[in-house]
Amino acid sequence: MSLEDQLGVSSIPQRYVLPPSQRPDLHVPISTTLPIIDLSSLNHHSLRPQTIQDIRMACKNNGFFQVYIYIYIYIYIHTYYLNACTFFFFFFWLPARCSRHCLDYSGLHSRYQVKCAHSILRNSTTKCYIKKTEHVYSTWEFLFSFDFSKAHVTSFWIINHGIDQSTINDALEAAKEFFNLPQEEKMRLFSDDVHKPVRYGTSLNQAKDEVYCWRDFIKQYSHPISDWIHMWPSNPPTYKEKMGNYAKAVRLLQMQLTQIIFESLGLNPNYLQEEVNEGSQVLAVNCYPTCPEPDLTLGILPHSDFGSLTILLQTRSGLQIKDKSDGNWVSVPFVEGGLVVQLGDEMEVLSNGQYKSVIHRATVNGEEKRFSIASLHNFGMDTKIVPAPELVDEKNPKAYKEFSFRDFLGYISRHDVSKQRFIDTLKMKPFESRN
Ligand SMILES: O=C(O)CCC(=O)C(=O)O
Ligand SMILES: [Fe+2]
Repeated sequence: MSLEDQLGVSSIPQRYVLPPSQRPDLHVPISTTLPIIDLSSLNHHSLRPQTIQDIRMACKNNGFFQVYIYIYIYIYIHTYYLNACTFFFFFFWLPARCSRHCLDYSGLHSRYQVKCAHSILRNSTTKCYIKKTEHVYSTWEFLFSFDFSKAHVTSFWIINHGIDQSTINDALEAAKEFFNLPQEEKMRLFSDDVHKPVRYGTSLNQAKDEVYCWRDFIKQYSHPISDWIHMWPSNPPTYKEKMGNYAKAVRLLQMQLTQIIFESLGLNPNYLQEEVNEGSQVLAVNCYPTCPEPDLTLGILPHSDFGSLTILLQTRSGLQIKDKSDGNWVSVPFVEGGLVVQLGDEMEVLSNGQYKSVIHRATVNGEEKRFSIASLHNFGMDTKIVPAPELVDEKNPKAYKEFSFRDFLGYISRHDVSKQRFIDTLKMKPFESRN
């Protein structure tokens, strides 16, 4: 059975109705403190340490951040032409204008612009990073209409950074086409065996869930891609190519992010290099159909992802995360072109609890189908993950038992993960860690 069977119903079947204590609040506040990390600044010698520090704070506080595709505008300015007008523009006018256009990120954004302004004033040749969101276009338009002759802009060019928008669009299109197929076609890939490398299903774990989630999904192993791609859907005919291109691109991004996160922990960026290279990747392609009673059910129940990192692409808002400071849910704002990065259980264990995996859930809505593609990255199937010895000492004793991806699969095939998270079974009691 899948959610397609429920299309057109005016109330949700009892099987999907959550007990009142687990029902979502669809009006929780939108997070205004979600860090935005500019990955392009990693390549900038003077900005790199600050970016690593920003990632460290993001991981410590939330286990969660968003990365954006940036447009770089390189502006050449002859410093001797900098005058009061340019100073006013970079320090006051631009930050103020950005704040007005981007309410959720106002603080970050103006700080960010000020940082740009600083480096422009310091160097005669510099980069100005502009976020590619709706408000940026207006900022950008402004940059064009600004009389640069006063600042002697001699040249600029634009480069897209990160995963190409067309790769992202293609992957989402392939997902939509797959879920639009006749039910019999999709059911060929149906399985409730969590060990199957490619499987179509509904809810979280159909065989175990007492209450079903309002979600259909296809999960597919994706790395090394040549080992698995022949098992992916052959229909729609372009699925393998489009989803495959996205899988490869997102994996490269994950490798870069993993290195940065290790560095932010004070570890060598190449820590566990072999395990990272040989690690597995699972794409969870999710479809949340429109729901007549979204306040009674959830697309995915609260959980943390098992792996090291998850990179999430989504077509509209719906993701909520639990704020660790007060235990309240907050809604993750949707930004076109943005990718959400979440830390998983493996990273919590590896960091010996310095970083925590993020608890999240997906809500559904009555207006429009929502799609998401979660790229879940794990170390190898049988690689035993332990807290990094460098992060264990007298003051911070080993806090987790070792485990592997295979151990996790064994756990979810036997347990309802909404009742107890796998990571909670790994936490060591103080006397255990002394042994
Ligand atoms: O669709 C979402 O927003 C979340 C998906 C998710 O958490 C998952 O696939 O593990
Ligand atoms: Fe998840």
